[in-house]
Amino acid sequence: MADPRRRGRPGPSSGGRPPKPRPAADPSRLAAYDVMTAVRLDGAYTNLLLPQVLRKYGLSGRDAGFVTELVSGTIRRQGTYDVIIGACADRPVARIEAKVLDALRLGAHQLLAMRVPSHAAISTTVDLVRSTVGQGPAGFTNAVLRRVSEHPLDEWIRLLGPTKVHAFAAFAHSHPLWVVDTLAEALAATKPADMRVELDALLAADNAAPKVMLVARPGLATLDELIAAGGEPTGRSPYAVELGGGDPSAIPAVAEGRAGVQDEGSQRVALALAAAPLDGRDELWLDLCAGPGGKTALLAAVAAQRGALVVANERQHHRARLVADGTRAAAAGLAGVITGDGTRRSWASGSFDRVLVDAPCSGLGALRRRPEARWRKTADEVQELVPLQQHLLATALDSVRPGGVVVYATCSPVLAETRDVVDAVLAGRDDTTLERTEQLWPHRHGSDAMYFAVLRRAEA
Ligand SMILES: C[S@@+](CC[C@H](N)C(=O)[O-])C[C@H]1O[C@@H](n2cnc3c(N)ncnc32)[C@H](O)[C@@H]1O
Repeated sequence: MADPRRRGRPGPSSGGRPPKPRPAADPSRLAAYDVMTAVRLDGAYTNLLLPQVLRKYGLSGRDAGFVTELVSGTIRRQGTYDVIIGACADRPVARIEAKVLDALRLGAHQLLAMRVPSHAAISTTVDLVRSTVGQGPAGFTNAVLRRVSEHPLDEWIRLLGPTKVHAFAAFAHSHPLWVVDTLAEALAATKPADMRVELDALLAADNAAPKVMLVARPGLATLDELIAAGGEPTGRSPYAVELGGGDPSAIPAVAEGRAGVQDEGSQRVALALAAAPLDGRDELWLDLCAGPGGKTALLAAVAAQRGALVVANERQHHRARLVADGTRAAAAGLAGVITGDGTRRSWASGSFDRVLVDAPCSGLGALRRRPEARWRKTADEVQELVPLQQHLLATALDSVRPGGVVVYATCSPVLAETRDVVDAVLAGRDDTTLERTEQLWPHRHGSDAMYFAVLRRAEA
């Protein structure tokens, strides 16, 4: 197929013959548009839907890469684009038909953030709207995108940016204002040298597609094996490599479950549990919220090397099945997978030597992975999870033996579900000490913004 970036308007029709019918929109834009529609109407997840849509349109290689960037980038940055589109249209964005707005956002992303020549970005979007919505909206689209193309992105941001710091950051980096406020509060707690610079860097990191990270599960795969398959060691985790490109599942170690795709932050959480010093028995570990099982697989590989075993618990059946499947290569370190509510122990108090609580959370530390997530979450949802997080941590502490270690983790830096959960649970018990906490950040550590706290139950 022709490179979609180069596709422009068809040439003028020849002689006195009637004009040729305009070609339908090109498959790349149609594929991106399909994903946008399903994300808006059906609550679809971009990452899950994209592979299906790419298959439907027969797109692969560079075309698939183009569509992935077009749709993911557009959804991430739609907050910024809507303000610009509103400034270029003859009506407020809220009064633009949703189907047309989707196409305008796709056009704006090509004009302002991808290297698509303006004429191609505009004409292909106009074709898209003509073929999917109609002639009138196509004219409107043409007029709006011509105005959008008058300035580069940084100039639009300067022209339209509000004066208040967080409102400006929300517009410039396309995040809801409440998310900016919440992330800024968490960042401020780490006392950055220059808050404004750090906030900018954090929000910008949320808009960059994350690199694919692999883990070489110890005893099952080696770093060298993954380096030979094209991985670059990151130097931050002993088991991590970064994959420049290609399909990770085509790497034999990944296909066999001896290695896996896993963010470095997640690797560090699992390794923090395994690395905490322990006096006495060290035989049985618990992963209380295990699905889909990435950390269980790493823990089971480490446990097997030490003659210990991991029990994985997960409330949802289908996610418990994913744990069982994802740990097949590390079975020597796995005692079993339980499907159960982690707040209702089915084991005796003090059964385990180490316990991981990778709690269900807002996921605000992993926004770069899920393009639509920032637009779907609400501040209320964050608060609603707090009682469950506290309950799970309390169960974990009851499940660990005196002297044993609990790691409480979230893929969120939000204080309400990190520091405040730990503080609240510690305030209610006199048998636990907090040994250390760590907050990772995409702009500082290149990982998701994982938080973890290492707690120890006092010796009896
Ligand atoms: C952040 S995810 C865990 C990710 C996992 N540790 C990994 O690395 O692949 C949280 C998990 O907790 C599960 N969960 C939610 N409520 C739970 C509960 N009450 N008991 C046990 N698991 C629960 C969710 O279904 C979800 O799979």
